[in-house]
Amino acid sequence: MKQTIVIAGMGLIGGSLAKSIFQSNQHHIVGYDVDLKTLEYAQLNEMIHESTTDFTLAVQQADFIILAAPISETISLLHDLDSLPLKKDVIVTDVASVKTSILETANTLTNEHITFIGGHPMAGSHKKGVEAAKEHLFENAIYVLTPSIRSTEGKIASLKNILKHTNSNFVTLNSNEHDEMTGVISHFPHLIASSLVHQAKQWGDKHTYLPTLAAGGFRDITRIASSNPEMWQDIFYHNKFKMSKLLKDWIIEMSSLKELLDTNDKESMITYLKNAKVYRDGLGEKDKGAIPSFHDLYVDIQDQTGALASVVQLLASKEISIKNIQILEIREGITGALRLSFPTQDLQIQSYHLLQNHGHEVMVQN
Ligand SMILES: NC(=O)C1=CN([C@@H]2O[C@H](COP(=O)(O)OP(=O)(O)OC[C@H]3O[C@@H](n4cnc5c(N)ncnc54)[C@H](O)[C@@H]3O)[C@@H](O)[C@H]2O)C=CC1
Ligand SMILES: O=C(O)C(=O)Cc1ccc(O)cc1
Repeated sequence: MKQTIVIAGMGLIGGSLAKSIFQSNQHHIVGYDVDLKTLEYAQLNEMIHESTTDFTLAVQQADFIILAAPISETISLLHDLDSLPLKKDVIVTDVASVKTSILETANTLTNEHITFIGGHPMAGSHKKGVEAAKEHLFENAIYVLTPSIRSTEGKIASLKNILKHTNSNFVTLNSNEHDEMTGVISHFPHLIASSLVHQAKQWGDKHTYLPTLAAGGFRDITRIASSNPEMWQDIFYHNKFKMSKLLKDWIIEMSSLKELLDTNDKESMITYLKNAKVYRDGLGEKDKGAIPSFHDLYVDIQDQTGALASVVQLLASKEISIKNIQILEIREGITGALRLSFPTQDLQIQSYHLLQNHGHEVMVQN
């Protein structure tokens, strides 16, 4: 018999998980949401087998429950679950971007039927809602698992067996290290991106032509400021202590940068920029630590019909599999770049020569 998975919160993340699990045809998926239109959309688009707005009813038949609501709502749902008369054992997971407050709640649950294992798929979008859900959203992404005091190896393996349909790469962390790292590489950059946009907006009052000048660099660094404000407020709130510490350190660093500028300290400024470049360039270098790696190539392309297709076709003709493709920046008539990620260094090198021999400008990361 198929196992039943209840997904509570059928928005961008819940919907994307539903799509990737649904296509495996191995599980029965029940969608739960407070928004009826969301459930209608999910059912109409074959993302779930059943839908309900009754949480108590939904969870009675569940083998797995994936809580994919906003963080504060996820905590309420965990409390609700604890007091429900569950009839069988259930593995409960979540997708929240901050883990400490979730794990603190999960570790206080007393309902013996519940085993909680925290989860965080590290991929997303600036969009929200079920309409933005994508089957392949988590492919090749890191999927962090944060076990609770009740988690066992066996239960973690069962959960991975459900989540394997996302084709993501699992990494296990404790909630504190998760929140510290995501604070640095996801949450805090978001705050800074929004502040840069505010700065530009203020200067835009003086120079009305300023938005037209906003070039690739500004667009790259502020892209994430276009994301869902309610979600990011919730993330900042739940990770506020780590965010506040990062902001304190940042202010100190900005003061020393101001000093470098004001004193015309050329050598120190070059060293500062160089050190940042070396670390940033090395971020593509993988096979270090727990995070699985890919091997990247950058290919210059013109913004013309077929440029992307010709690169992909060339690689496909040699049966070279690409793990990921990202279009970095294209403006009309100007060269843009494709980032191609390969699963092995051999394929990366083979592709490098193939593309170069066919006249493409190719660059290897670092
Ligand atoms: N958006 C992103 O890029 C990522 C988000 N996350 C996490 O995923 C979670 C969901 O985010 P999104 O899917 O982006 O948001 P979303 O706004 O697209 O979807 C949230 C869904 O939850 C529903 N909902 C709200 N309260 C509910 C409740 N009490 N019970 C049931 N459903 C409820 C909403 O109606 C909506 O359909 C958040 O906890 C977020 O931290 C994790 C990784 C990436
Ligand atoms: O900030 C980012 O890196 C994103 O672009 C998408 C994202 C948003 C929230 C998450 O919890 C994980 C990934």
